[in-house]
Amino acid sequence: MTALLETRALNKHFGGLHVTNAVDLALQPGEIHCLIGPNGAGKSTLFRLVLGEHMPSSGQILFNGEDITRLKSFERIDRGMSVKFQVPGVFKGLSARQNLEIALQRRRSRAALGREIDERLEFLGLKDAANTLAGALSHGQKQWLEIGMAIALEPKLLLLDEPTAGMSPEETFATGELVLGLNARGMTVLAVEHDMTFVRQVAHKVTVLHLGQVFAQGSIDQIVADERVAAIYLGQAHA
Ligand SMILES: Nc1ncnc2c1ncn2[C@@H]1O[C@H](COP(=O)(O)OP(=O)(O)OP(=O)(O)O)[C@@H](O)[C@H]1O
Repeated sequence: MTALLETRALNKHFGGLHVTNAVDLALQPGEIHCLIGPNGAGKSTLFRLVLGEHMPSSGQILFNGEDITRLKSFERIDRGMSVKFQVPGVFKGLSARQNLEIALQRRRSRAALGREIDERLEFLGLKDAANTLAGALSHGQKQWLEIGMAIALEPKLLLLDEPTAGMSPEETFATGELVLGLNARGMTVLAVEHDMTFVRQVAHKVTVLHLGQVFAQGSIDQIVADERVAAIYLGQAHA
């Protein structure tokens, strides 16, 4: 099967700093893949390379078999990538419903829009908060609305940058359920995440980055049992 996303010998240097080092990564269609690693391992940089926010020093990125290494971010989005960053991208002065309306309106006829938004609010766990201003939503609800905006164009691949940062255990669990729900609808997910409870809940496959390189790869059970992985996390608060 053709991988949905593949990086081949991907390298990124910032001056003398080799931040992404010969990274080979492959995500099969329908996979939830979590990217973990200690602070400074190069997770965000790899994410930005995939998105086209950084250009690699060398190597290739393929999406659905197409070489997208030199494409701009918007061209990658056109091909079916979407991203939810940690920084809020919702319109705070508009309600949850209005935010989704903006994200969806280009895709739907007027008549179908209301029904679609109701369905999405329900799916996102925001039914009771439909008319609440986005700025007044709880932290978790804001993040779910962000995910709702990111999936408006029905991407093939959703990139999530630490989706559970700052969340309570209950919110983290609900976010995991949401991601599993998206995956059940056919979406492939790549998530940078520190929270191992979340990783255990959702990940089909885990890649550990360390010093810019793929350090280990496997199921969550294989990763947790790997003493080398435990060793690189020693001294890190979020191990
Ligand atoms: N634009 C840049 N210019 C120079 N160095 C950079 C740049 N972006 C990242 N780095 C360096 O690259 C290394 C990896 O950073 P990166 O943010 O990718 O790690 P990370 O694994 O996402 O870390 P964290 O878990 O703390 O977010 C760090 O040493 C960082 O200082």
